[in-house]
Amino acid sequence: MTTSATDHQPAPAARESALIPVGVLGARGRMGTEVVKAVNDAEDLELVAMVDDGDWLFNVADAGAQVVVDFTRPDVVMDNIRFCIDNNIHCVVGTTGFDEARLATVAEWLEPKPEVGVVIAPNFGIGAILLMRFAQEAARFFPSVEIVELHHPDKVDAPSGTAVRTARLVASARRAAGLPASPDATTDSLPGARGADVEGVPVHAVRLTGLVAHQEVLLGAAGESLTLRHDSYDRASFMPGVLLAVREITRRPGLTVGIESFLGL
Ligand SMILES: NC(=O)C1=CN([C@@H]2O[C@H](COP(=O)(O)OP(=O)(O)OC[C@H]3O[C@@H](n4cnc5c(N)ncnc54)[C@H](OP(=O)(O)O)[C@@H]3O)[C@@H](O)[C@H]2O)C=CC1
Ligand SMILES: O=C(O)C1=N[C@H](C(=O)O)C[C@H](O)C1
Repeated sequence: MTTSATDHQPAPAARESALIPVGVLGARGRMGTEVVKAVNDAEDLELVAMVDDGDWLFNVADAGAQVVVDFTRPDVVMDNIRFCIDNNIHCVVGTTGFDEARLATVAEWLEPKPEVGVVIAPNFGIGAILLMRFAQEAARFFPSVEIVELHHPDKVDAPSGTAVRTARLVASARRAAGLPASPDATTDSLPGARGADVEGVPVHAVRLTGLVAHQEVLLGAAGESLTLRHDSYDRASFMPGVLLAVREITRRPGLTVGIESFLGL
């Protein structure tokens, strides 16, 4: 096909050098503030809109955002994603609170928009992603497994999205290996003492001043245990993953869960 001057297509060189216009939702929050800094520092990205609670969501569309990064709250994130999809804006979502039903809803919204990409990742930290992968690998070798997640006390959801995803991945690996339930003789306990049950994996949530985001997966077998631990000491730890997702999502239409595939995992 030939092109003419009236096609309004940028020349290939211009297209390659164009900055990706990015909007940030939750821009005044703990993660949003860090994302704003990271986008401003990235040479190939341009921050075009910052939206927080009470701001006009249409700002991101009016500003021409090609990608929106959402670090808001589980109770508002679905409306934000719907808005972005309707306005043909790709979404990088770090906000937690996604179960299978929510993921299915987002996939349904994307059906009439085959060019739009949404990535929903419970954790953008490379170490945390590797921990999930290692836990999944180790799961079939150990009869017992429990997860402990530890976070700052301002976190509104428990257990963390990362812990829930880790538990599901571990549970799936155990099922595939034909493992029975972890042994547990408890018949008498205070409510909550054995943690939340996520597909048979106990998940314990600690909230402690001074912490940021931490997780341990404890695996036990006769006479030995394996402890996998990851620590995010600073929210800067999430930024390489967030920036990778912003760059990748422009060429990854549809719904992606987790950034493992962007990392070649
Ligand atoms: N995937 C990952 O790697 C990570 C995910 N997270 C997740 O990200 C989310 C945010 O965490 P964090 O930054 O610590 O939380 P914060 O509470 O610090 O930030 C959320 C921000 O979003 C604002 N907000 C609320 N409603 C809206 C709305 N409708 N539109 C735009 N902004 C809104 C909040 O305002 P107000 O305070 O007034 O409500 C607040 O400023 C959580 O779900 C958390 O679990 C966190 C770290 C890493
Ligand atoms: O709220 C947080 O801080 C975090 N939330 C995410 C989660 O719930 O897994 C990711 C990380 O643990 C930090």
